[in-house]
Amino acid sequence: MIKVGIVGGTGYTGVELLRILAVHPEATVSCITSRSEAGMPVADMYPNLRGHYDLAFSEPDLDTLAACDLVFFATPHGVAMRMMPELMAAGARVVDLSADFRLRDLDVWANWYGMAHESPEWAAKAVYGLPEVVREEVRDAQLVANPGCYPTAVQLGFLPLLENNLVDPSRLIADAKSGASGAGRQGKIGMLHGEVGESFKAYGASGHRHLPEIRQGLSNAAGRDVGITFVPHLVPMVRGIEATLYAELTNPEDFNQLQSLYENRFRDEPFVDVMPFGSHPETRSVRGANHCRIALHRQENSNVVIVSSVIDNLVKGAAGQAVQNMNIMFGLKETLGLEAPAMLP
Ligand SMILES: NC(=O)C1=CN([C@@H]2O[C@H](COP(=O)(O)OP(=O)(O)OC[C@H]3O[C@@H](n4cnc5c(N)ncnc54)[C@H](OP(=O)(O)O)[C@@H]3O)[C@@H](O)[C@H]2O)C=CC1
Ligand SMILES: CC(=O)N[C@@H](CCC(=O)OP(=O)(O)O)C(=O)O
Repeated sequence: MIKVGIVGGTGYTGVELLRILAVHPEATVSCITSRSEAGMPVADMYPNLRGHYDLAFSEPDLDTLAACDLVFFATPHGVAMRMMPELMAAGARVVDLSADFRLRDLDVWANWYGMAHESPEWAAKAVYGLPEVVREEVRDAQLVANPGCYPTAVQLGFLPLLENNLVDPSRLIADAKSGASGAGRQGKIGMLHGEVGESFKAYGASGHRHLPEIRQGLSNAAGRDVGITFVPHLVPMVRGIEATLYAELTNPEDFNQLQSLYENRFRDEPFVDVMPFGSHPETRSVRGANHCRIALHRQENSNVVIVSSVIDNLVKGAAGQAVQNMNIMFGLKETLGLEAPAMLP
């Protein structure tokens, strides 16, 4: 049994980790932290977990966390990087759901996150854990930076085009929409039902912190710098991300092989489903599941490939992908605890 610790257990990604791990056959949660709810039984706060956990939230304690086989950080940016040097020195293995270790260039990181990085040594050693790209590196990693939600949907959708050098890499577009759970559980006026319901807006159009993360991943895939316009939107639903992606084919004849290219690229990927050409994947088809569904489109007389990519931001975009990474790190079957299909409706 893998002994798991979770730092930041009262947030949406923390409780999603608890939900997934409650039925994981090879992992048991031995410690879950919250400073504001220390002493409160987990099942009192989250009745969906009654009967699954006897644990109570506790204050974060380095020795207790270091005694775990794996620690998930489900904390806001800036928390994991401060605890990492000591935790790593104690030999712990970590999957960090925050953005602390996602970017290679720490000046870029400091610009977007508004603070200096406090653990450059571990930022250099962390593996950016998108399993569909770096599965082998994740296996031996001590520290995995779990990808962001939008970056997961966007990278999986674009990967085959860029890896095969089929599109103009300087003019990519990602038009992405997220449900409100993407903003976490802290009270913010902009996230009240009265503000989000019956409304739909773009935000961060002049720059969003996921832009450098997406650019980094896609540039690695293309083998050169890419140019991308990324605009996120907030939609009146709780879970889910849909990313509509646009790229111009260098050779229009390549259209004929795109569907089989995508199918072959993801054939052995348990969590990426390439739907028939012209399908419109729905966020509800991945709700609660660790899947990314992708479909390709072409409009008449156009060289533009349109890719629609959907994930659940809390699962493949966060806690599910984190458990997928844990499975890989511990040599378990990658799908363990993650087999459940989506909830419909
Ligand atoms: N929501 C989403 O869809 C996604 C979120 N993420 C990332 O995952 C991380 C967690 O997100 P989410 O669950 O939404 O966040 P929430 O804001 O909902 O929860 C944050 C958790 O962290 C704890 N926490 C806050 N500050 C500290 C601190 N200084 N030390 C220790 N614990 C702290 C909080 O508990 P307490 O204050 O009581 O200690 C709480 O349990 C974030 O970095 C987020 O960007 C990644 C992908 C998707
Ligand atoms: C709807 C909403 O607000 N979404 C969040 C992104 C989700 C998130 O938490 O970002 P990470 O994946 O980097 O952790 C945002 O735009 O900041």
